Amino acid sequence: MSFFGKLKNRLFRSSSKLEEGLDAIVEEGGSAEPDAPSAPPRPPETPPPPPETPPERPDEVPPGMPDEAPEPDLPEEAPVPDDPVPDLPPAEPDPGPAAPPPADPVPQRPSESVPVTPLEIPQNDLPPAPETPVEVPQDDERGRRAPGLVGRLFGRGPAEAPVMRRTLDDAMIESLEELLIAADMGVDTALRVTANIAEERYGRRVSTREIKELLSEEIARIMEPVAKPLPLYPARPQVVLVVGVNGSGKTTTIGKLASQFRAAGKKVVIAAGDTFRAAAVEQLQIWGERAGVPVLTAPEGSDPASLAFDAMAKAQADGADLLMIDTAGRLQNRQDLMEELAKIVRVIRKKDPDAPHNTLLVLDATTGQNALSQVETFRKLADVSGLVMTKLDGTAKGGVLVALADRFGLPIHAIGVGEQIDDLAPFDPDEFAAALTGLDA
Ligand SMILES: Nc1nc2c(ncn2[C@@H]2O[C@H](COP(=O)(O)OP(=O)(O)OP(=O)(O)O)[C@@H](O)[C@H]2O)c(=O)[nH]1
Repeated sequence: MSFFGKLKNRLFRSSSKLEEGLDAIVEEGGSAEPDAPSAPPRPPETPPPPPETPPERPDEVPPGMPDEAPEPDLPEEAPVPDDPVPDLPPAEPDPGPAAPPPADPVPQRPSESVPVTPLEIPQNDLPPAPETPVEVPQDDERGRRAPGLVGRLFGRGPAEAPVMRRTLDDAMIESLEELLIAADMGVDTALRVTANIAEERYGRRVSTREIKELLSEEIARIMEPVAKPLPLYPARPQVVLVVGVNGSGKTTTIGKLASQFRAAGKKVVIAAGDTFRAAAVEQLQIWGERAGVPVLTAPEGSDPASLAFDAMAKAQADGADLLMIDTAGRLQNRQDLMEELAKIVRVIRKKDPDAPHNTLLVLDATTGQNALSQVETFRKLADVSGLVMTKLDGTAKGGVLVALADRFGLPIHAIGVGEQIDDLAPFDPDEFAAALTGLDA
């Protein structure tokens, strides 16, 4: 199955939620019409007013981070300071010559981009081309596949499904806003997207299919600028620091990326930097075996920075193309984590002043709006250069990716839609928008 097929199947919770919501909105105030082009635009009776009172923000970023089970091997938690400690990595890129300029966090010009080969769909996943022409089913006005022969025999032909259309008025705009907010798009993004859809169409009668297409276009437009593959640099090894809260999918993402890089002919080394959790190290070793990539470990409880230094030395000695460093995600003790990440960066810079070349923040889509506060927090802890969003297959909260793109503009390098080694793909805004809105690509 193609990756889009997988994405669409697996994003069903988000898309069906949006799809059903859109159907309901159009049906609620609309009426069935023969399948004809929508009525010509008529001038608005009143200009489209901005919403008088913006809807409440029920799903805005909740305070704090997700509850994480306290880890028994952790020391008593210290209070979390609001301000970073002085010796921490700056939120903004260093002004030094080796550091990336503020406008563009990329330290050097990438020599190539990852997903062209390593993250692309394997060709043998694609269905074989048909030898004889086949009848291609067309989508109906509601974005559903037209029935085949059997469907028509049972009287489910498109002619019998009248197209519902509804006038795009204030009430419909408000319902759309609420639907998008409920789909975790965030209040600001939902209001902007809806306003853009309503612009120039206010007062027109629109079908569900048209609304879906408009929504999909708007979402793709927001996502386009952030859809950037992981850049590759001439540096050897290119150091990729992977950060994120416990359970967000760091280990799995490292394993998937390592496997894809290796398949693309790159020599990869992994460092198991979460030395405080034996289980995390074991998981990474399993992924290393699957990917055929060496995993450097250190005794439980040892200094992650020292492991990172050793891993850097080994990767350099081995002529590795990539060194991927896993890190701990204990946000319960933010101060310790901050210092730990800062120390890792300090020591690897002794070997390469430009390292790390990428700092990937791995986010779990199922946390919904909480992902926004995780980005804010990790940007204070580390110089985050890009995002990977995991678990898009298990959530109705895929809309949060739109909010993230809209608010932070950080590159989204890849998305995870499953636990298998090939369930990671470059982020494609059009595919994502179509899958989210329930359209067929
Ligand atoms: N459904 C689904 N599950 C995923 C995806 N990515 C990771 N997971 C699962 O999420 C769980 C946590 O993933 P890990 O990779 O161990 O997360 P981590 O951030 O390394 O967690 P710690 O080791 O606790 O720091 C595992 O059960 C993974 O199989 C994904 O894209 N889809």
